[in-house]
Amino acid sequence: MHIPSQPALPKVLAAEKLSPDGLALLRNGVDVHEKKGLSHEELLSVIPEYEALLVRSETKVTASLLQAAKKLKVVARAGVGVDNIDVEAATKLGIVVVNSPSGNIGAAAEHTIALMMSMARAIPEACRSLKETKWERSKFVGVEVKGKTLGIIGLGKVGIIVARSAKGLGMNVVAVDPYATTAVASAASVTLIPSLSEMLPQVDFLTIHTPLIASTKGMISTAELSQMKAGARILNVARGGTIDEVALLAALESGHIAGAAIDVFTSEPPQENSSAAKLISHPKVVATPHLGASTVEAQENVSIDVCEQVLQILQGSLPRSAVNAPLILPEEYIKLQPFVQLIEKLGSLYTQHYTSTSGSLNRNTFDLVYQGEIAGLNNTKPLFAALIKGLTTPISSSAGGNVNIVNAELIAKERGIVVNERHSRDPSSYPYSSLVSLVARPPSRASSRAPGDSAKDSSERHARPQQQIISGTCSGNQPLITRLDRFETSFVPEGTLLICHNFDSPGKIGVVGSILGQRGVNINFMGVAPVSKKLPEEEDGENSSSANDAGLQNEALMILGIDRGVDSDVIDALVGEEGVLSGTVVTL
Ligand SMILES: NC(=O)c1ccc[n+]([C@@H]2O[C@H](COP(=O)([O-])OP(=O)(O)OC[C@H]3O[C@@H](n4cnc5c(N)ncnc54)[C@H](O)[C@@H]3O)[C@@H](O)[C@H]2O)c1
Ligand SMILES: O=C(O)[C@H](O)COP(=O)(O)O
Repeated sequence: MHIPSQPALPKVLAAEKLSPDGLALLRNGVDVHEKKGLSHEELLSVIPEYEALLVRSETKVTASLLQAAKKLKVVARAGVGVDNIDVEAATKLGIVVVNSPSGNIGAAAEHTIALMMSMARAIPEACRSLKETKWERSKFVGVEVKGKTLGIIGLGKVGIIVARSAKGLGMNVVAVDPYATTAVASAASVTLIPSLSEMLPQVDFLTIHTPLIASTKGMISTAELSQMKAGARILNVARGGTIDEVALLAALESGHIAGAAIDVFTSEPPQENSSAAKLISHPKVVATPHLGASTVEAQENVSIDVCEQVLQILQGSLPRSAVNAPLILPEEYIKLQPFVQLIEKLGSLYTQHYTSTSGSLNRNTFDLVYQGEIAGLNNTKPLFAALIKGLTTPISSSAGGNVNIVNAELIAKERGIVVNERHSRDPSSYPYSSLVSLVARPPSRASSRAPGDSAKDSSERHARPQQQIISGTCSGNQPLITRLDRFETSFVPEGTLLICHNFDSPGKIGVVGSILGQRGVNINFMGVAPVSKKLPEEEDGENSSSANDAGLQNEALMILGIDRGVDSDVIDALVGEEGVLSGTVVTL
């Protein structure tokens, strides 16, 4: 007995330690491989087989790793910071990067408070001394935090929790964050200070909660440390590199800064003799090995958060926290989904019907016109991406297959495709509630002429460019093409279609049917499309041709669903018949 083989499950590589709660979700339908501690070379060799990569902060997801990945759809960061991922390279390759923006913020804030208290009361040193069987009570006299001023740089998700906790400990809290609002700050009883140089002299404790970006790299260095009160203390549970480690070492040595509590370093794990290693071994420093997010609860949160998103992406939906994709709400996406399919078909039909197999589009400037209800949509990014995917897939094995909401704009730019999206609320979509039209603009006369090619004859100069337009709608969730070129039609864009342009005279159907029959091609369905009474772009004038034009009245399209692709000799045979003007085969 022949047992049909099961389709292979998508493979996910968990390259770091992730809580099993999320991985269990994935195991339902995905082949999960847990391989921790792989070297970069080992990662390079295994990555081509994976559709998703799960990491924390240790794995360096470089451009070369992403390029080596042949099937990768998503890199999921089980945490907040994505500075270990080359997001730009991922975007270019159409790989979605997701993270868990708030799964570990409580843990990071609690760790900050724990470090602050440990530093204030010298708890790690006292503990070590005691374990060495010493009883050194007078050596470990600490300071209280109550009544002291805490300065926060970065009043974001972690910063605000730290602020509230510090208020609970009786501290005065001030903060610098150029993007925070006074409403958010005052709700947490925090005073926003306009600049760092105004805040630094006021604080007894300083804590950093910004990402590591150009404006925050080395933002606390010698000059800033010297503006702080003598005896102030400093914390970093955000990112190594926001504090200049060499400058901090010097300030600790001089005694100007009384102590530091550091969870994150410029090199992790710190290289021998590096500034990070020197800080860690300094007696005035309380240090932890990037443990801010290391609680059972936070690890469960981030693991579940990103694993759910990986599943969503592998199932073709949009994730909730994509770092490099425009945000779109799930309910909005459900509404858009049929139109995403329709517009991809419009693009693919356009390229196959109008463009030769030259590998490029004959026209590259398009109007994408939304009419009726669909015109009310604000976020049409997925529709734009679907169009670029549809237009490019038939002419490029590499580009089209990878086009998605993440890289569509980039790919359009690279291929010189310009799309003007137009929303029209007029009732001209009637009888459809929503109508989408793809109109290719003819090249401008100047640009269509080759350099030095000035001697066009007058008939060519006055020839009107051919109308290139395809319209469609969704009936329920089913895409439907309602217009192709000058012809009014109604067919489902699916399977292999033969599109014949002919004079609308008796006998044409029989002729086409018998030529296909002779070659063993079965016809699944057939429809005749007459010339339309009104064309959506007529008002533009320039590229319009109307049904009133003499000679067009008796032309029609014949659209046949066939059970296989046909060679060019079949098209030649059809066009050789009287009254058949042209034929194209498209696969949708
Ligand atoms: N140690 C850990 O394990 C751990 C855990 C979680 C988060 N983190 C890190 O903590 C940091 C904060 O995380 P978050 O979730 O609160 O991020 P967030 O994006 O919510 O907040 C960052 C804040 O920094 C502010 N900011 C940006 N540039 C600034 C500047 N030049 N000066 C002042 N403020 C500036 C932003 O306006 C924002 O409010 C990140 O670097 C994150 O990676 C570390
Ligand atoms: O950015 C983060 O989420 C934290 O730095 C935590 O990193 P981790 O997941 O490697 O602990």
